[in-house]
Amino acid sequence: MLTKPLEQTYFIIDFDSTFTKVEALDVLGEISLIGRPDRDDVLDQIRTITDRGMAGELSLAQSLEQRLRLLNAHRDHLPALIETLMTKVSDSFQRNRSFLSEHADQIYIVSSGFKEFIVPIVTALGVKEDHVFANTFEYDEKGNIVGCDCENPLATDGGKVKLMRSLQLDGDVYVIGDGYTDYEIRESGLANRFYAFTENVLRPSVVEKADYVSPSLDDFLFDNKLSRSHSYPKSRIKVLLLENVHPVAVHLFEQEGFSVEIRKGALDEDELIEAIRGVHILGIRSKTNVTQRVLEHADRLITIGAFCIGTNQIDLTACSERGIAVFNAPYSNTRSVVELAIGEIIMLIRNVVSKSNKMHEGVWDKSANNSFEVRGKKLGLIGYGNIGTQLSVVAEALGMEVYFYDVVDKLALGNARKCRTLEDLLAVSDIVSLHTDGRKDNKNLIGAREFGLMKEGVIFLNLSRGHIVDIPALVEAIKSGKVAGAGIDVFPYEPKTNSEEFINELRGLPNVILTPHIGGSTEEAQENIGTFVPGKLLEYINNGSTYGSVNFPELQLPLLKESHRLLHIHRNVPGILSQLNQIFAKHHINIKGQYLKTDEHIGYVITDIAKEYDEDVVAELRNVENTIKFRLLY
Ligand SMILES: NC(=O)c1ccc[n+]([C@@H]2O[C@H](COP(=O)([O-])OP(=O)(O)OC[C@H]3O[C@@H](n4cnc5c(N)ncnc54)[C@H](O)[C@@H]3O)[C@@H](O)[C@H]2O)c1
Ligand SMILES: O=C(O)CC[C@@H](O)C(=O)O
Repeated sequence: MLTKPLEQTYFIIDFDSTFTKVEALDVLGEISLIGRPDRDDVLDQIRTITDRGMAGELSLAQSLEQRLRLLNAHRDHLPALIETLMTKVSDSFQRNRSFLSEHADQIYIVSSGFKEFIVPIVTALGVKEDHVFANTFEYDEKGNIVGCDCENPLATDGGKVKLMRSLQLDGDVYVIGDGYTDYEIRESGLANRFYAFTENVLRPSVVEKADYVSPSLDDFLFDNKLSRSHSYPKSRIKVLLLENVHPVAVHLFEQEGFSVEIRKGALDEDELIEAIRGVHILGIRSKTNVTQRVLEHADRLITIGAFCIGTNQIDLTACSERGIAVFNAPYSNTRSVVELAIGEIIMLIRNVVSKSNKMHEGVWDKSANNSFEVRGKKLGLIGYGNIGTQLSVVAEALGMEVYFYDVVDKLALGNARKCRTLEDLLAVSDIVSLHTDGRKDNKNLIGAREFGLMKEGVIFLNLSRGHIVDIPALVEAIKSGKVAGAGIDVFPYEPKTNSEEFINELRGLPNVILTPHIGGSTEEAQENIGTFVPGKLLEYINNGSTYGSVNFPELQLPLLKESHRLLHIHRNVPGILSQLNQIFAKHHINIKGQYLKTDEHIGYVITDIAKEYDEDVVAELRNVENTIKFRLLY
């Protein structure tokens, strides 16, 4: 928080690696040394000198003089330098250009860089030209850069301190920069606070001296309650990704500026309770159970991404009650499951697994006994959703007759035939493949009775969820010969990590393909999921859209433009919308757009309002009875 009124507070901002992402003289070297065979070596030398200067190991005069000599630059290189620097303005400065222009009277750029390139960049973002204090180049008669104006205090050691002394600013002075010379202003007593700016570079020796660390300008503005583009600094949004989620997801969150923690395996309940504190976004796959107890400790959780299809591992009702929106990837891995199912059906009906195992033992068993084509065989699909329907189409293309049973009345694709009951399907199928969702009611959907109703020598596949099949009953059916071959990818208990042993009664049985829940584990599917789920989570975090959520009323919202967006999640009881609108009316707030969607349990109201608003409104909205969660987007 500011300690003096805003008009009496001055912001002293460094240029290189703070206002811009780069050191300008390094970039100038990349331009001026083009064509030189030793370019990379010289650039390395320049960077080393820059770093040593920044860390306080070299005097400024030494650092400037050594770098300018190595640069071999010319006046004609400057337009290209400015053009490049224009694209290298730090992201958080770009985002908060309105802060720079609105408070131009209080903002000063103090740099030991050069005005020739600093002025065009910073004035383009609203800083006043006469508030830029920096060096100027000296040229020879041919326009070569040969040095700098030595009379300028900023070309000398302790130059920033001398310059600040001459400015005689009357008020509080906050310095934002990444280098030791920025800290020196604070050390000299000419600044009240030094903020080490670490968005582009983190120098431990500087951070150690800082009063505060600002990972971005958003953080600085947030901490001082100043006008800003984001309601909450992105670097403070914590993402926890479990179960080896694809690296593309990590990259997408990091690119957004979030702090990401990754863990390879799943966590058990107690471990997750420990890890979930302070986390805003949780990413899991099928093996992490997000229970009511876990959610009770999730003090900051806004949203959960299931980087898979199934969401049965998440207590969705408890999530809704806490205003936590859950998203999954309903389509990204469906094709991979279908391809594995088709492959397994062919392998099993040809008895390939047993034959292959024997070959490894040296047994040559060439015979056609119990080997069949899939063409003309009856494939029975239990569950005709995204996977069931795709499998239906591909299986028909191989000449199979497809039958399906679903609890919901589904349209048959191609020539597939709908069965009225599960029993009808079991009686007719040569191959039974399970593709229902993992709802609790489906526990042991297939047990001894159902195996009893299947044809002798049936092929059985489960690539859906482990608890849907009674494993002892399946073992018995395999041993008795009722099931001639089985492909099982999912199990009631699955190891949490690759180092845990897989223990199951199905091990060692003949003509059984066991796979470690990899139906959806292809490079393509995982990359698709790794892109799709963060897309949904970011839309929700940044824009409030819930389209595709599995537990929230779905709303696809327009982009936020020139407004603030208020997101109000409440228990679905009568009268909430009217209470919210009464608060807006009381404070004369101009509503630019409003959206409401409810489901059985919760209501979700989005209100876009004009940027100027009375802060009391937020407190009043939060206090409306039955409010579950409230967020404000800038
Ligand atoms: N092995 C893997 O790696 C892997 C990969 C992706 C999906 N899955 C699992 O595959 C299953 C199917 O996925 P999907 O995307 O097709 O799901 P989906 O939700 O699109 O389809 C499931 C279908 O099952 C039906 N259903 C539910 N209970 C039923 C019952 N008792 N009897 C008959 N029909 C029933 C539903 O009405 C729905 O049509 C899910 O359990 C999913 O978690 C596994
Ligand atoms: O990758 C996983 O852990 C689960 C894959 C699959 O079962 C799903 O639900 O999409």
